Formats: sequence, structure tokens, C-alpha cells
Amino acid sequence: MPSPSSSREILRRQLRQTRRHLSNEEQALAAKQLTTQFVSSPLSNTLTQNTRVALYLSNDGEISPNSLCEYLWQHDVDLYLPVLDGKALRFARYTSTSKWAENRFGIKEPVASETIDGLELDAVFLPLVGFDIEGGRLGMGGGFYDRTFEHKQANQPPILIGLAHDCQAVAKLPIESWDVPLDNILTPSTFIQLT
Ligand SMILES: Nc1nc2c(c(=O)[nH]1)N(C=O)[C@@H](CNc1ccc(C(=O)N[C@@H](CCC(=O)O)C(=O)O)cc1)CN2
Ligand SMILES: Nc1ncnc2c1ncn2[C@@H]1O[C@H](COP(=O)(O)OP(=O)(O)OP(=O)(O)O)[C@@H](O)[C@H]1O
Repeated sequence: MPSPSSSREILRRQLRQTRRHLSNEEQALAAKQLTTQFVSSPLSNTLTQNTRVALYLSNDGEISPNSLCEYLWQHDVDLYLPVLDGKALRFARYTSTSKWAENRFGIKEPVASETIDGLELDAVFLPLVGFDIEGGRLGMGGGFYDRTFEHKQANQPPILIGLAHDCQAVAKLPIESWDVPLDNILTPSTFIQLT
């Protein structure tokens, strides 16, 4: 039997490869369908004007939140993006005038004089490598989101929503003590309410 950490590594490698192999057309369709699912979910009534919502800029075949971002912008939601802060994340406003810098993983971050703590957000759309229907999340392996939401209390904001392609579903993820469970999962075909 492989140890839990190595089974996570093997899964991570396989799932990253699968999502990177999606074509540009498949990615574009998935991003649109994701927004359709969001709009028909109860989340669209919760995330309204002036709520603070974080998303991400897609990387490595991740499902793109771009179309979702347009929708939220039109509904006057205040959008944020993650910025690396040591081994955790803080969040900077994402506006049409944001200036950019690349982090050490080559992902763009807004250059901001002010950032907020993750617990000040109303909702966070999290990128992921794999998920299971119990709310387990496998990320890129840095532990950034887990550290950021380590002190989040169940049923308290922010709502943690995992975004994924359907092909990133796994029957049962090997979960570790530090894993912070997702409250919802949104894919192009499904909205899953876990809490
Ligand atoms: N789009 C996006 N933004 C994000 C995350 C994410 O998973 N996706 N993060 C979620 O935590 C944080 C960054 N964490 C990351 C951790 C590893 C890699 C990564 O690509 N690692 C490469 C090596 C890259 C390098 O070292 O230059 C790899 O493992 O192959 C990327 C982001 C914050 N922003
Ligand atoms: N709250 C925490 N405190 C200290 N270390 C942590 C915490 N959360 C995770 N870690 C460490 O981070 C490492 C990576 O964790 P894990 O593989 O779960 O990351 P991930 O969820 O895949 O990554 P990410 O959230 O960045 O996408 C682990 O070795 C773990 O020890």
C-alpha cells in the first residue's frame, strides 16, 4: 500500500495531466457552463451587490472563472484575487485598473497597497486539482488555501466553493488532518451543496 502522501502525489500528477489535455474549445465551453450552473444555484442569490468574493486566474488547465467573473462584476460584487503571503494567502481587490506582478509560480497577482485576510471575505472560489463529493479537495500541494482557512469555523463565512471540470471528480480522496472541507462544489454539469 502506498502511503497517503504518495497516493495524493500520484493522483495529483494524473489529474493535472487530464485537465491540461482539455482543448481550448472544451475549456471555453466549460467556463460558460460553469456560469450557467452558478446562476441557477442558490449561491447567485447569496452573492449579491457589495459582497466580497475571491476567485483566481486560471493556470495549468484549471477551469476558468473568467465568465463567472464577468457575471459577478455586472452584479456589483467586489472581487478579490489571492496574493502569496509566506506560506498562506491574502486577498487583493481585482478591478479594471488593477496593476499586475507575477508570483513565484508565474501566476499574476494584483499589486495592491492594501490586502484583506481570507476570513473577511463572504465567499471564495477555490481552484483545485481533484475533489470528492464529500467536500474533499486536493490542491497543487502548497497547502496555501488550507493554511489561509485553518481558523474558519463551520457554517461561518467565507463560503468555500471548489471550481472544477467534471473530469476532476475522484471517488474518495485521501484526506489529511489539515484539509479544510469545501462547502460547495461547482462544475459545468453540477452544483453540490455540502453544508
Ligand atoms: N490559479 C491558481 N492560483 C493560485 C493557486 C492555484 O492553485 N491556482 N494557489 C493554490 O494554492 C496559490 C499558488 N499555489 C501554487 C502552487 C504550486 C503551483 C505550481 O504550478 N507548481 C509547479 C511548479 C512551479 C514552479 O515552481 O515554478 C508544479 O508543481 O509543477 C502553482 C500555484 C495561489 N494562487
Ligand atoms: N494549516 C496548516 N498548518 C501547517 N501546515 C499545513 C497546513 N495546511 C497544510 N499544511 C502543509 O502543507 C503541505 C501541503 O498540503 P496539501 O497537499 O494539502 O496542499 P493542497 O491543498 O494540495 O495545496 P493548495 O491549498 O495550495 O492548493 C502539507 O505538507 C501540510 O503539511
